Amino acid sequence: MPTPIKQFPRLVLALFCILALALYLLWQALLNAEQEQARARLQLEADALAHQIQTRFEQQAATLVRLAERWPQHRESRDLWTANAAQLLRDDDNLQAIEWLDASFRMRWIEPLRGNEAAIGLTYKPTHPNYPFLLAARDSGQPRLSNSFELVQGGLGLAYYIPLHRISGDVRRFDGFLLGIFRVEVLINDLLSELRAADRSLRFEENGKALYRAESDDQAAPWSVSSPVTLADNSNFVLVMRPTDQLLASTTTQLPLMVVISGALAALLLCISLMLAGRGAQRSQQLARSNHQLQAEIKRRQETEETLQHNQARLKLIHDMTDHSHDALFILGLEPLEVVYLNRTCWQSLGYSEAELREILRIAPNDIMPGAITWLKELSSMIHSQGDAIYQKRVTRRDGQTRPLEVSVRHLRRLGRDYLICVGRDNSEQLQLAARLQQLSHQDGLTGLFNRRYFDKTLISEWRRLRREQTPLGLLMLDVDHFKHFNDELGHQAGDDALQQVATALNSCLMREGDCVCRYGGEEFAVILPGAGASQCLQVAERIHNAIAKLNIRHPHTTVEHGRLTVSIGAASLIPQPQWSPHDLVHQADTALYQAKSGGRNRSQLSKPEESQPR
Ligand SMILES: Nc1nc2c(ncn2[C@@H]2O[C@H](COP(=O)(O)OP(=O)(O)OP(=O)(O)O)[C@@H](O)[C@H]2O)c(=O)[nH]1
Repeated sequence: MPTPIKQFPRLVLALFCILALALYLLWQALLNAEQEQARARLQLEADALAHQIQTRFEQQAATLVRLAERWPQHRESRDLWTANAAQLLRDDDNLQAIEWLDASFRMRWIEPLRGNEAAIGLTYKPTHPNYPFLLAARDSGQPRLSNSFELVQGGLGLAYYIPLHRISGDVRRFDGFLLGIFRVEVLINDLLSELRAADRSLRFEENGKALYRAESDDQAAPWSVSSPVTLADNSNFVLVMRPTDQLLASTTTQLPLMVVISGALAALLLCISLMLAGRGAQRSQQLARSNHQLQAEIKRRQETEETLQHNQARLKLIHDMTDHSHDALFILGLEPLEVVYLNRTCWQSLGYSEAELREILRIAPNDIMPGAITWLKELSSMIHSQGDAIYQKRVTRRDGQTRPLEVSVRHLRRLGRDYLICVGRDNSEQLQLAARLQQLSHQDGLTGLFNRRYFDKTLISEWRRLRREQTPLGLLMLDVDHFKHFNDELGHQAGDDALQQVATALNSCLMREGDCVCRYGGEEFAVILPGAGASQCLQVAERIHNAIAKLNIRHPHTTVEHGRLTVSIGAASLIPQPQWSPHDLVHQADTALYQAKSGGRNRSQLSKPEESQPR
């Protein structure tokens, strides 16, 4: 929805239109007032002129009436009447003729006769247009003026009928009419001669028909005024006046135009002022809005700054906490590879300052972590797997010591860049513990030799390895002779001690790397000899017999030879074949051991050739 300020130009435009309309109406009202004033003035003039026409006609009619009043004398002396009539005709140009009608309405006398001869003897019939006027004049005894009619001589005429009476004794006799014929044009010209003016158009009408026109070509006004004219009781005449431009110009003023122009200028100034005020208001509103936005922006920035400070404080706290962490935390940015962050533990644990460590990592990372360059390439590929990984690495301290480092790596993508979050931990203790556990899980508790589980695993792995190399795998199965009697006679603890001494002796007999002695179970031992053929197996067995003999452990049982503890050994050697298994080797050595026992004990027995075949 538009604001009132935005609608302001439309409101001002609407106001201007209203003012323009009001000015137009005012202008029209003023023009109408002027026109009414001009009309009233013209009406006054028309009324005055009509009155003057009537007065002038009455004056002329009065001369005829006075002539008619002398009818008794004139009736007797026609010459005198003729002379008086002629005099009257000379005085009044508008009189065409003076006539006498007798009581029977017959034309009896005309002055001047010349030109009017045709009228002598004319009798007015009831059908004559002027007949009603004759009757009216006769019956009323008052003069009457006829309507206009065509004169024999041409033009229009008016007949003024004055009834004539004569007193004869006591009798008043009607002797007809003194008839004055007026030429309309001359009569009206004469009547209007003093009043004609260039600035008026005149028309003298009889029953709507123009008898006389004095009209100017300059007739701008569409209106006219009329005033009735009554001549000798004939009220069929009307004087019509129409103003000319000149008259209108004289009666109208520039006031309406001036008022309109002044008003228009005032309205224009008012609207311009309002528009300027509106603009000002709009600008101040915009300014207020801008200020408001600015305030909001300032507030937002303050909030952002506070958040930033808060985040910085948190970041510093996190920084401090990570610096005090036992774990080394470092963040790598990829493409290009760069160290984004190192916590204090990283460089302190290695004996460097942060700048020194960064410089070494930049130019020779392998000096810190062997194989670091290859490892970093491997890490870079982690962005495709998107997975986490844990690596076991070693790092070299400034003093040259190397320490194990377990590095947990997580890939993150932020702001269009890949990062690796790496947490490193010196896990030497765990490694040692694991190694110890591993060792314990493979060690026999009594003798410290490898146990049966280790034997099984090692025999299988060596079997597979030597099968690939097609190299013989030798095995000695060894059992203490008459050990039951030993225990029975000397006690179980003495038996344990003897077993420990035997184990030590067995270990001392192994010369080659990869050879290992395991406690197979109870008083039985197994010696794995990778790469040893039959003769080599027997050599080792011989060394074992000698070593056991050197122990010189007294055996209490009477049937034992020399009264010393001895062992029997079964030896076997095979080049591993796909169709054989490690159990075949164990079985052969075991069988040979059984044979050694059967053969009298304290001896070695090599697996016989037929026993070298797989089962
Ligand atoms: N003290 C002790 N004795 C053990 C241990 N393991 C097995 N023995 C004993 O070893 C003896 C083995 O006896 P036998 O299997 O009958 O065999 P032998 O008496 O050695 O006779 P030959 O093997 O035929 O010579 C048993 O009496 C077991 O109790 C051990 O860890 N300590």
